[in-house]
Amino acid sequence: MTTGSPSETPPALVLDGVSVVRGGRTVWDEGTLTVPAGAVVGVIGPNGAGKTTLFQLALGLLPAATGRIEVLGGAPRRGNRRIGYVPQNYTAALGEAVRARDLVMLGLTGNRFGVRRATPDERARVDDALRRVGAAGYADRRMSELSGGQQQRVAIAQAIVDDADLLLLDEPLANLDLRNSQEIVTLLGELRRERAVTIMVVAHDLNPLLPVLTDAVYLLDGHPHHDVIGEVVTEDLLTHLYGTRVRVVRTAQGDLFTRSG
Ligand SMILES: Nc1ncnc2c1ncn2[C@@H]1O[C@H](COP(=O)(O)OP(=O)(O)OP(=O)(O)O)[C@@H](O)[C@H]1O
Repeated sequence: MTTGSPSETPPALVLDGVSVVRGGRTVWDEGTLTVPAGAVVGVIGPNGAGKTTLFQLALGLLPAATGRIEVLGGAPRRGNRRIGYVPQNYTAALGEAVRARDLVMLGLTGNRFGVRRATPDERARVDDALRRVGAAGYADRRMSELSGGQQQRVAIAQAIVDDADLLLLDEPLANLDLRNSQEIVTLLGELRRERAVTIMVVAHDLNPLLPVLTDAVYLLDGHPHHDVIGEVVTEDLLTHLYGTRVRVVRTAQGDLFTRSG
C-alpha cells in the first residue's frame, strides 16, 4: 500500500526480520514491515510491548539483535537530523527556566546551546517553527509558565525546526485535556499537509488520533506489524491486542471511535 508519496521517496521505516533484546530479554522479534513515506502512523500496543523501543531503534540509540533496519532510506544513526523526536514526558523533564524559543533553538544547535550566538537565519527558522505550531505568542515565556498543551506545541516546534522528514512523538497527548489534545491532533494533520512529513505517534488512546491516522504499527503477541488504519481498528484485533473487550463504534456522522467493554 502507498500513501500518495512519489515513487522515488524511500519508505520512512523498514524492518526486515528484526528482533530486539534489552536486559537479556527479547522485547519483540520477527519484525518485518514497511512504513510508507507520508503516513501518519499510530504506534499501539499494551504497556511494555516495546513501542518506545521501536523509536529507539529508528534513532540508532539501540541496536537490533537480528535483522535489518532502514530509516528514510539509510541505516539508523544517532543524531540523524532528518528525524525529529519528542520523548515521552519530555516537557516534564525539562529545566524549569528554559525559554520556549531557546528550547526550539536546541533543535538546530544541538548540545551547543548557550555556547555560541544563533545566526539570524537560525533565529528566523525558530520563529517560523513556533509560528507553524501556533506558539509564537508565548515564544519568550519560560516552559515552566506554560500549560501542558502549550509545552507540547513547543516540543513539536523543536522537533520540526530542522525540517525533519520523520517525526517520532512518544505519547504527545498524555496529560492533555480534550481540547488541547484535539488541537495537537489538528496540528499533526496540518504538518503532514504542509510537507510530506511522516509522523509516528505512540498513543494509548487511539480515539483523538483517529481523524488523522492513515496507518498503524501494532505490537501483537511479541511481534510488530503494520497495516492501514482501517484494517487495525477492528474489534477482534484491538480486543486481542489489549487483552480486554474493545468495541469499535461508527456514528451516524461517520466518525469512528473505540471503547472498552
Ligand atoms: N533501559 C532498559 N533496560 C532494560 N530493559 C528496558 C529498558 N527500557 C525498557 N526496557 C524494557 O523493554 C520493554 C519495552 O519497553 P518500552 O518502553 O519500549 O515499552 P512501551 O511499549 O513503550 O511501554 P509503555 O506503553 O509502558 O510506555 C519493557 O519490558 C521494558 O521493561
